[in-house]
Amino acid sequence: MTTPFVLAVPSKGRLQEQAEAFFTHAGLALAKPRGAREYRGTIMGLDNVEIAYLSASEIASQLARGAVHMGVTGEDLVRESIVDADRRVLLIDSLGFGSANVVVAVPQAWIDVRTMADLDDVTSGFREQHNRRMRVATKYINLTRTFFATHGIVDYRIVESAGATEGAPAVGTAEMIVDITTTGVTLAANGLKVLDDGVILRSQANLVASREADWSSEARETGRVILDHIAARARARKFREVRTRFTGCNAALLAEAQKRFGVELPFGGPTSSGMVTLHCPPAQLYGLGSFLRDHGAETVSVASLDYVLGRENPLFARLQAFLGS
Ligand SMILES: Nc1ncnc2c1ncn2[C@@H]1O[C@H](COP(=O)(O)OP(=O)(O)OP(=O)(O)O)[C@@H](O)[C@H]1O
Ligand SMILES: O=P(O)(O)OC[C@H]1O[C@H](OP(=O)(O)OP(=O)(O)O)[C@H](O)[C@@H]1O
Ligand SMILES: [Mg+2]
Repeated sequence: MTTPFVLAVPSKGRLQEQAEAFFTHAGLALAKPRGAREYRGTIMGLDNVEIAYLSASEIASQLARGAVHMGVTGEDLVRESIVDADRRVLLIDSLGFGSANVVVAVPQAWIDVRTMADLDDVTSGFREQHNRRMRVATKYINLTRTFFATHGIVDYRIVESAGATEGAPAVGTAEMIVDITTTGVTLAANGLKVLDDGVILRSQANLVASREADWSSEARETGRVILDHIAARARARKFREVRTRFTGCNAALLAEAQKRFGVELPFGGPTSSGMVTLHCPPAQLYGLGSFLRDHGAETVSVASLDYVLGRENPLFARLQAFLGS
C-alpha cells in the first residue's frame, strides 16, 4: 500500500469546531472510525487519506518537518514556530475564522507611551535608570524579536510566558507583553493597552501545505481532489445565482452588468429568448436585480450556491507552483 496523504486538523481549542465545519461544508466529511477520542481519522469517500488530530501548535511544527502534507492552523503559530516559513510551507488560503492579532501591549498608566518610537525612548531610559533591561512577557519570542528589531528597539529582554501572559505586568514579572488578542477584553481587564503601531500580525486560520512532505504523484492527486472540493465551496460562497428571462436581455446589457456589479456569466448567454444565469457577489444583488427590472425583467430569482466546480482550481495551481514539478 502507498503511504497515506496526511491532513492535520485541530483536535481541540479555538480552531477545532470551525475547522471541522470548514471541511464538512466543502463536502469532505471527516470520520473517526474508532470514536471521539481517537486521534486518527479518515475522510468519507476518499481512500488513502489519514486525518491527524493535533493541537494547532503541533500542526505548525509537523508541517515544518513534513510529517503531514496539509493542515489547518493559525498564521501566528506558523510565523512564530517555523524559521523561513515562506520557503518551507505554503499558506494556501486563509479560512475566515480563528482571527486574532498578535500585539505589543503596555500598562494603560504609561500615558506618554503610544507608539513603538515612544517605547524605544522609555526602554533606553529604563535601562539607564534601573541598570537592567525592560522585560517583555510572551510566548511569541521570534515574532517579538523580529518586530522589535525592525523598530530599532534593543534595550529589552524576553521573559518566556506559557499562559496568563496579560497578568505579568501586574505581578511584576515583566513590564509589558506581546500576546494575542481578539476582543481586547483580557487586555482591558489587566489594565493594558495596545500601542498604535503595535500590531505585529493579523492572524487567522489558514490551510497550509508542507514542502517537506512526501509529495508522491498519488499524494499530489489526493491534494488536488481535496483542494478541488475546497475551491468549489469557496467559489460558491463568493456568489449567488441569479436567473431571469426577458427580451431586452442582450450582450450589451450583460456587459454593463459585469462592469457595474462584478457579475460573472458561468454559462455564457443570454439565449435567444433572453434567458440567462448570472453569478453575482452577495453585496451587489439588490443593485443587479433593480438594474435587470429597470431594463425589462419581470422576475429575477436569486438562489445560494453549494458548490461551483470550475475547470480551473486556483488553490491547486498555487500548490503546484510552490512544490515545482
Ligand atoms: N482569542 C484567541 N486567543 C488565543 N488564540 C486564538 C484566539 N483566537 C484565535 N486564536 C488562534 O487559535 C490558535 C491557538 O489555538 P489553541 O490555543 O487552541 O491551540 P494551541 O496553542 O495549539 O493549544 P494549547 O495552547 O492548548 O497548547 C492560534 O492560531 C490563535 O491565533
Ligand atoms: O482579546 P480576548 O478576546 O480577551 O482574547 C485573548 C485571550 O484569549 C487567549 O487566552 P485563552 O483563553 O485561550 O487561554 P490560554 O492563555 O490558555 O491560551 C489569549 O491567550 C488571550 O489571553
Ligand atoms: Mg492556547
